[in-house]
Amino acid sequence: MPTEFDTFEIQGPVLFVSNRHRDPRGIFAETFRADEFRDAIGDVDLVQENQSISHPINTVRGLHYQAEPHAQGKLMRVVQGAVLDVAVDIRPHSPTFGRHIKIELSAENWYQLWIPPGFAHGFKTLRPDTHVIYKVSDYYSPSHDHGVAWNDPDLGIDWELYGQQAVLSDKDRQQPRFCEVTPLFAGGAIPADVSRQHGQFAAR
Ligand SMILES: Cc1cn([C@H]2C[C@H](O)[C@@H](COP(=O)(O)OP(=O)(O)O[C@H]3O[C@H](C)C(=O)[C@H](O)[C@H]3O)O2)c(=O)[nH]c1=O
Repeated sequence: MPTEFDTFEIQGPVLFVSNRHRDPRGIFAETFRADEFRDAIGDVDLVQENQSISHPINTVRGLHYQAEPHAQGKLMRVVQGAVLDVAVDIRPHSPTFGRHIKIELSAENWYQLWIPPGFAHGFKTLRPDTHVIYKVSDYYSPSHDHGVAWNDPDLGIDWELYGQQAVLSDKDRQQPRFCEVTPLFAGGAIPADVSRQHGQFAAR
């Protein structure tokens, strides 16, 4: 498990760096230990692990979050290739509401990024055939799975595309603007009872 960790100016996310043991065969690292994770993050159970493989460079997945009561914390790492990982603070009462962190996670740097519940998350691949593996603190719940437009100008995220096209899912091409969903956050935790009609959010 990582032996060092660092925090960001936005309270919540934590960067872990695995302690690597090198020898002529290669590298060994403990990439996760529940005791060290608990010491750094607190009493959080990681109940599901996901893997996504993105073939094209400039694949953008996000920005996604699960609504309460199934909001997910995510422990992200890249085992092949590299991503620009982005987490947007959508905690209604946070002083950094709407602001984001951005960091490169790669098979080379062995970084792991903990993103607590209350963030919309996404990444852009920096290499072809990038493999991302991540543990989450609640199970996938399709009815609580929501998104925000990755390129919403109000969020001001520089995805460093330099004029190239992002490769997106149909779902991510039509995510709502941040301003469309923020009124739903204003009342506190992200409501679970929103439904998306034609790309718009309307409380049921
Ligand atoms: C997230 C998830 C998805 N699925 C199914 C649903 C679809 O049939 C298929 C692809 O799902 P989606 O297009 O939502 O996958 P991504 O675009 O990679 O979304 C994920 O990537 C961004 C970066 C995130 O932060 C979230 O973890 C997650 O939303 O996998 C599951 O069966 N279980 C799951 O936990």
